Amino acid sequence: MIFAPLSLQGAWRVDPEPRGDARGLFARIFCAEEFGAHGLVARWVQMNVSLNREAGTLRGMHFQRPPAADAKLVRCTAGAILDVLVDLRAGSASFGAWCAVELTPDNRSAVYVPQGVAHGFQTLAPDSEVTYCHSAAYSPAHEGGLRYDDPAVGIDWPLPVANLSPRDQNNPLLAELEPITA
Ligand SMILES: Cc1cn([C@H]2C[C@H](O)[C@@H](COP(=O)(O)OP(=O)(O)O[C@H]3O[C@@H](C)C(=O)[C@@H](O)[C@H]3O)O2)c(=O)[nH]c1=O
Repeated sequence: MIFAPLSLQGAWRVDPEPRGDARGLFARIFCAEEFGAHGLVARWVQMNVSLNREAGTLRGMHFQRPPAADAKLVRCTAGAILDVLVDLRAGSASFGAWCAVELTPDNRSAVYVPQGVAHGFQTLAPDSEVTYCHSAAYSPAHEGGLRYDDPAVGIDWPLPVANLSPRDQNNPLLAELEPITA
């Protein structure tokens, strides 16, 4: 696998190194030893999938607070998404900054989201399916959200925003959030 650091410290793009043959290809998409060697969480306790019918659908920006803070490993298994991260870690040099990676079934890339970083995505095609692993169990008591359109963050969403959940319409702004401490 190829690990490429993203602009937010501790966030990575993880690409497979496919081996092709007459049947198609084979590639490793997770390896506890390689993730551990890069200092990444290598133990997943939950795996989720979401299907999004329309292009432009936006889910985010979501995170969990300690002691349920979770790292995520995100892949797009149908359609296409722009996967987006916002740094919410107290004292981080990139606090409040965002970065994004386009994920598709064809590029087979994954995004590693570290603890303390909010995550969301917008679908770029209809019927986009997102599959992701979590390092901590879902804990509604520790869930947090950040407004997808906070001007102080300035995420450049590529399509008109569609299908926001009621929760995501009402998430707080960065200035209203308590930064996340480990
Ligand atoms: C995330 C989650 C939700 N749920 C429930 C709560 C609710 O009734 C229903 C849908 O939940 P939500 O509206 O929060 O789903 P969604 O907006 O897709 O939330 C997800 O968004 C992306 C961007 C992430 O990063 C994920 O961690 C997660 O927060 O499923 C679970 O039972 N387990 C879970 O792990």
